[in-house]
Amino acid sequence: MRSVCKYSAKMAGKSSAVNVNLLVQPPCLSTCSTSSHGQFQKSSINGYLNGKIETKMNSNLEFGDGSEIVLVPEEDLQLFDHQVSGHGTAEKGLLKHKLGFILKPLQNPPMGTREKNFYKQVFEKNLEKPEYYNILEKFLPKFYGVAQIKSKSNNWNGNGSLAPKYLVLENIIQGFTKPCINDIKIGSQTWSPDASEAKIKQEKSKYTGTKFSLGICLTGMQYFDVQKNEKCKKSKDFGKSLDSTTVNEAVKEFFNAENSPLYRNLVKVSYEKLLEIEQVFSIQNEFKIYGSSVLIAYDAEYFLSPPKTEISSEILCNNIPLRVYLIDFAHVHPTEDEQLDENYLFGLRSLIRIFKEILEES
Ligand SMILES: O=P(O)(O)O[C@@H]1[C@@H](OP(=O)(O)O)[C@H](OP(=O)(O)O)[C@H](O)[C@H](OP(=O)(O)O)[C@H]1OP(=O)(O)O
Ligand SMILES: Nc1ncnc2c1ncn2[C@@H]1O[C@H](COP(=O)(O)OP(=O)(O)O)[C@@H](O)[C@H]1O
Repeated sequence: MRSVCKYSAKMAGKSSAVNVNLLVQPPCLSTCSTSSHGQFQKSSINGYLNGKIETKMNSNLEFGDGSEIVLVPEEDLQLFDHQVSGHGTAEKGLLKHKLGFILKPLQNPPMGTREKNFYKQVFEKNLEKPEYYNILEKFLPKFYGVAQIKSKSNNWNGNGSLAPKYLVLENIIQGFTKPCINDIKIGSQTWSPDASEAKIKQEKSKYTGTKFSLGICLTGMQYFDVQKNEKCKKSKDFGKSLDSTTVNEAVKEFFNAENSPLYRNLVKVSYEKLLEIEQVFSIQNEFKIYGSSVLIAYDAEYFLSPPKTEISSEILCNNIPLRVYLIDFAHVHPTEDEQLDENYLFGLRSLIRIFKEILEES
């Protein structure tokens, strides 16, 4: 029997207050899963690395329907210190809930509404949905609804609607001890069709070495250099300095290619996951997605406790501590011309080609 943990909170006071009661099973911390009594217990789903690295995230999570608001006490939150790109990377960026959820600030309409609606659409339980939603669901962080922070400083009892809202998402790097993260924005057009001239001009002026020739932008990455045993962070400026002659090396650097031949396993599995994502975009003509990223994350612990024996490709794919996810849906629009999302496909296929080229190097 699947257990569901009830995370509920009530807004104090006023009749206008929203009572919330979201049914979720919290994402597990480290290597645990819930037992049938809802208690955390040690999990048996670790990979082959002596049970040290969590390679899979909990797959049987429940989530709300996205229409409710969870009130989260401020003391349950801390800054999420593995945000490599995006808005407000300092104190206004992503937060991490003590149970493992990520809280991403909901942008003002229309961006925030578009992003929330896209998550709802993908995770909506609707039997009529096309098959490719099954793949999409696998590649998006799970969506648990919207949260507001209950704090002493916000005017909570007076007017809760003024408190900033957050999307509650699955943490893509959950369980990783040395998280390496690469945010790769997909598509030459990174702006919405209704963007202002100024926004278009500004977007066109950034990442010019890769955005137009390849349809990708490396907007930020962090990794552990396993030789030096130190964390390296690359800013947007690094991504902006790249072009088609240097971008492959940047990807290899992220995977510690100079330091260990094992990097090829990470590249291979990433490549296979990207091909799976491509299947969706070579079929779907429902929406067009601008300025969204592929987030590639792995645990550098992998290099420190490598597999002891040669393993099959399938076992490797299922057990390697590597995750490929799609994030950032502030610029998703319904397709009006019934055509494929060629802008997205162009960038995605360039990325796939880069991984293939790296794999084909001797
Ligand atoms: O420059 P801004 O103020 O337009 O900020 C950009 C954001 O635009 P917005 O503020 O939402 O209109 C922009 O957000 P959108 O993707 O347009 O939602 C990006 O965050 C962009 O960063 P990068 O291109 O990924 O490096 C942000 O660009 P950077 O200036 O941080 O490079
Ligand atoms: N679900 C998630 N789990 C872990 N990290 C995330 C998640 N979503 C976003 N991030 C981190 O936050 C960064 C910015 O996220 P993004 O959705 O692109 O925000 P923005 O809309 O501000 O551009 C990403 O580069 C990544 O480092």
